[in-house]
Amino acid sequence: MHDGSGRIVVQGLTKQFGPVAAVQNLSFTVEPGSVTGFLGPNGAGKTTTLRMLLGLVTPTAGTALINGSPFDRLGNPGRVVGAVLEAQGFHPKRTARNHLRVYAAAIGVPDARADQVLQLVGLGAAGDRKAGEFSLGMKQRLALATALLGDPQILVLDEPANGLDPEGIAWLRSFLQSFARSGRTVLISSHLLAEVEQTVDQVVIISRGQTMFYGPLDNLRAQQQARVLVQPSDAGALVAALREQGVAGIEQLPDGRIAITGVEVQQVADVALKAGVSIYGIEEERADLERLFFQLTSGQYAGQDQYAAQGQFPPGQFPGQFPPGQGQFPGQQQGSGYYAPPPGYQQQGYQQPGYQQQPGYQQPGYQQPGYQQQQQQPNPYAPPGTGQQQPDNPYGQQQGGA
Ligand SMILES: Nc1ncnc2c1ncn2[C@@H]1O[C@H](COP(=O)(O)OP(=O)(O)OP(=O)(O)O)[C@@H](O)[C@H]1O
Repeated sequence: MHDGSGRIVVQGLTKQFGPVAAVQNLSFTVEPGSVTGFLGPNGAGKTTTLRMLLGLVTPTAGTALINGSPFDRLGNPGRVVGAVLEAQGFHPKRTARNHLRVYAAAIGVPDARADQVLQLVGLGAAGDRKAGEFSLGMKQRLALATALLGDPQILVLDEPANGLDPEGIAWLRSFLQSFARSGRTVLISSHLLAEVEQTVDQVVIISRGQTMFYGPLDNLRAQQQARVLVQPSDAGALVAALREQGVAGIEQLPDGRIAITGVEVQQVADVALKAGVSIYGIEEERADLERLFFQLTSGQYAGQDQYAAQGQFPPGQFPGQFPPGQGQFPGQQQGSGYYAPPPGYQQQGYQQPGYQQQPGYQQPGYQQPGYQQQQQQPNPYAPPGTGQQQPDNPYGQQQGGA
């Protein structure tokens, strides 16, 4: 049986598929009352981890526990954890309501629950429509409705925003936050930080099956180091003068400017003035969260040697559990009180090749093919006359807003 805590505890989780190390020594805890984002680029090992959590894949090593138990020892798991790994697999000819009734019977909940969960996910008016006619976003909602049938304490959703239009994403955000605020647990995966940034409280960022950061999103935000970008008349002289003052973290940019971290604009200007160096331009630049996320995960497709050479984290250095409430990077000294950016963050600069081209970064999930089509049709699940979808939300008051 389980302890009813609503906690997910992953400890030393590892999965090897032949030569592929899909997940390597992953450890994190998801607490009730929060939404945790499980983030990483394609192929990072997110789905494999969730599949191990849900008893669909056997770990090579380590444990993944829900309420203190492996999934297969939860008793009636549908009543404890609602999960969506893929918004597929609906019988195309079956109506949404009948689909839900089949699953309701399987986990022992009354038929009437089907209509309740349809309302919850904003599909109240689409219960008689066949699932095969649903758009991608509607399928996501139907999959979520299925996960909610057992009124679970924990939700585990793999890429739930995939296929949702902006309104749908805003609704999902509100729904998941309300669900969590009611004391329940939410774990959602995404390959785009921007897509879930406003939804999650805590993040687990993985790359190549390894933890790169684990902790509150606010702690990750606090890692965003500002740099001063300066265009001097004599770069060499300014760099020498800065070094004399003990300033480290100096980088020459390809455009001729110098980037300096850990200093104020005024400090750089004063040093330049003293050294007799003219300044043609100076500004403070703050790295955004998405760039930091990209920095953390950009080793994904590098070869092993190159990866290590870039000062990223070689396998096995992740120290395991972090103290509650503290976000840390693997390899970081605990208790130092100083949360440094990961090795390589400053040195690699902001000019990562491929950064601009990162697929989907600028318009995460908003250009799904199904979205355009759906816009041309009347909204099948809006209350009459409003044109707006207002599903019931029993978990809180935050409806439909963003
Ligand atoms: N059944 C399997 N057999 C062999 N390799 C697998 C299997 N499942 C996953 N992998 C490999 O494990 C690695 C992690 O895959 P996984 O699907 O867990 O990543 P992901 O982070 O969910 O990616 P995406 O965002 O693209 O869904 C990949 O290299 C993948 O090819």
